[in-house]
Amino acid sequence: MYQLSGQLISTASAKRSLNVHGMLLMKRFAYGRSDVVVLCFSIANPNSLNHVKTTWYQEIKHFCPRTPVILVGCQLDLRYADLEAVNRARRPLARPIKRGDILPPERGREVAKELGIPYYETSVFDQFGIKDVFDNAIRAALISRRHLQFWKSYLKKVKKPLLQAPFLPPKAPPPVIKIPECPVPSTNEAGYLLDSPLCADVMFVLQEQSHIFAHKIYLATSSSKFYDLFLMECEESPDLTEMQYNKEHISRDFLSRRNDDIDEATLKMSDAKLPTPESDGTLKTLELKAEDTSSATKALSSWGKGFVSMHKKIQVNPISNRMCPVTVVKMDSSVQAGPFKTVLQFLYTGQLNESEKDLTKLAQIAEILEVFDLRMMVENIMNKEAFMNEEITKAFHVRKANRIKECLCKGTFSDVTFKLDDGSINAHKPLLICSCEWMSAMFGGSFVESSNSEVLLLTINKTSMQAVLDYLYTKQLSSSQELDTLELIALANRFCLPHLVALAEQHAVQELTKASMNDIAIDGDVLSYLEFAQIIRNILRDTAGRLCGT
Ligand SMILES: Nc1nc2c(ncn2[C@@H]2O[C@H](COP(=O)(O)OP(=O)(O)OP(=O)(O)O)[C@@H](O)[C@H]2O)c(=O)[nH]1
Repeated sequence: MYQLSGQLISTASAKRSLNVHGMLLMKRFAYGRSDVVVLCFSIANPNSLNHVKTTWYQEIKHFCPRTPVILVGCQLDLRYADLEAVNRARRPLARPIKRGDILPPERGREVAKELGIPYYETSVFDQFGIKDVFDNAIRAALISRRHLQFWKSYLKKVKKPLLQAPFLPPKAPPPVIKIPECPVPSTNEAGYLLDSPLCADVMFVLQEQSHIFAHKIYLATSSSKFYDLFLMECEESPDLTEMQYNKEHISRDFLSRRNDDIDEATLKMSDAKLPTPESDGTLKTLELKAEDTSSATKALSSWGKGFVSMHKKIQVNPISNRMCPVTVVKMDSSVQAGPFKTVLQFLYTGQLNESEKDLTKLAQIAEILEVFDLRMMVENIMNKEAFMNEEITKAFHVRKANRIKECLCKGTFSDVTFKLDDGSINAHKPLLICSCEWMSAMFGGSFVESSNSEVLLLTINKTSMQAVLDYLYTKQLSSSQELDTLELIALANRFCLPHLVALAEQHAVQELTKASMNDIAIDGDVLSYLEFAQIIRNILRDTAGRLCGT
C-alpha cells in the first residue's frame, strides 16, 4: 500500500488571467513539476482535438518530455444528447453545437495512437470515465518512475494504463412519428365516379330511354334496398364467369379495332352484332346474342315499388369503351331521371345536391327506394332546418363504412381478385379507384388490369395486402398478429400511401416499445428496420443524384 497525494493545475484556465510572461512562468512551474499530464479536448469541438496535435502535445513535449500524457475526450454525453435542447440551455451567445461537430470515439483514438498515448472518454453529467482517467493517470505516473532504483520494487505490480470499458449509451427515446393528415374522404371522387362511371356494373333504365350507370358497391353499402336487390341477384342469377371470359376476348378485339371500322368477321366469330350508334355517342351498345350473354330477366314489380325488372348483359362502358357485364335494372315510369340521379348522388356521397329544385319529387323517389335519411334531409330543407343535415351525413358515413368493411371481408359485390403470393383477396375496383391514385391509374386507364377481373401481385403476401385494402376502405390501420409491419411499410410506399406508411411506422414503434418493456429482445427487429431505412435512403440518394445529374 502506498499513499498518493497530488495537485491539479489547469493550464487553459490560467491563460485568461495571466500575461505572456506570467503564463510562461506558470507553464514552467506546472509542467516542470508534473508526474502526469491529462490532455483534454471536447468531443463536441473538432478544433479542440486539432489543437491537441498542433499545440498542446508539442508544448508538453517541450516543457516535460519524459512526463507521461493521457488523452481525454470530454463531454461524451453530447454524443447521445438532444442537441436542440442542449443548445437551448446554453448561454445565449454560445456557439450552437451541431450534430456534425460531434466526434466519434475513433477520431480521439486515432490521435492518441498517433501520439502513442492512452485514450479515455468522460462525461461529468453521466459520471462516466472520471475514475478511469484518475486511476490510469496514476498508473501512468507510477510506471514512469519504475526506472528509478528506489521505486522499482514498490512499483513492480503496477499495471500499465488499461483500456476503458465502452460507454453504454442511454436508451434512446422512441422515435416521434409525424402522421400526415389523413387524405380527405373520397366523397368528391365518389361523386365524380358516378358522373364518369368507370368500372360501372349496374345500368338503370329510366322511362325506357335514359340510362344511368352506377356501381353496386356504392349503392349496396348505402341503401338496404339495393343491398337486398344485388344480393338476391348474386344468389339467384346464373354465374357469368363464362360470359366474362368471352367478354375479355371480345373486349380486346373490340378495342384493338375501335378506331378502325370493326371487322365484321370478328364480330360474327364472337357472335356479336354492332348496334346503331346513339346520336349523342354516349352509349355504345354492343349487344351480344341473348342466349350467350344475357341472363333471364327477373321481374321486380312485386319485389319493390318503382322497380320493373333486372337482368345481366354485356355492355360497353361509356368511359372506358370496354365491354363489361352489367346488371340492367329497369325502373318504372314514376321514377324520373333527374331526381333519381340526385338520389344516386346522395348514395355515393352522403350529401344532398342543394341545387335540386323538385324537392317533392325527390322526397317521393327517396320514399319509394326506401332511402329514408335522404327523405329526412329533404324534409329538413323544406322545414328550414337544413343545418341538421350535417349530422345525417355523418351517420350515413359511419353506417356506410361498416358495410364497406363487411363487403371487403366477405368479398360481396367484388369485381376484381388480387392473386397474391399465398392466396387471393376479392376487392372492388370503384372503391379502390376513389381511394388510391396508384389503383386509379391501374384500373382507370388503359392498363390491361382495367378490363381484367384478376390482378397478379405474386410478390405480395395476403396479410400485407389485406392491411392495405382495409386501409383503403376505412382509412385506418387494422393490424393482425401475422402482419409483418416492415412489409406493410414497403407495400404502402409502393402504393404511394404516405399516411399508411406513417400509421405502420407508428404501429411498429408501439409494438417494439411494448416488446422491450416485456423484456423481449428487439435488437434483430430494430436492425431490420434500420437496414430497410438505409436501403430506402440509398435509393432516394441515387434517384435524386440521377435527377440532378450528379
Ligand atoms: N455536456 C457536458 N458538459 C460538460 C461536461 N463537462 C463540462 N461541461 C461543460 O463545459 C463547460 C466548460 O466546463 P469547464 O469544466 O469549465 O471546462 P474547462 O476546460 O475547465 O474550462 P476553463 O475553466 O475555461 O478552462 C461548462 O459549461 C460545463 O458545464 C460534460 O461532461 N458534459
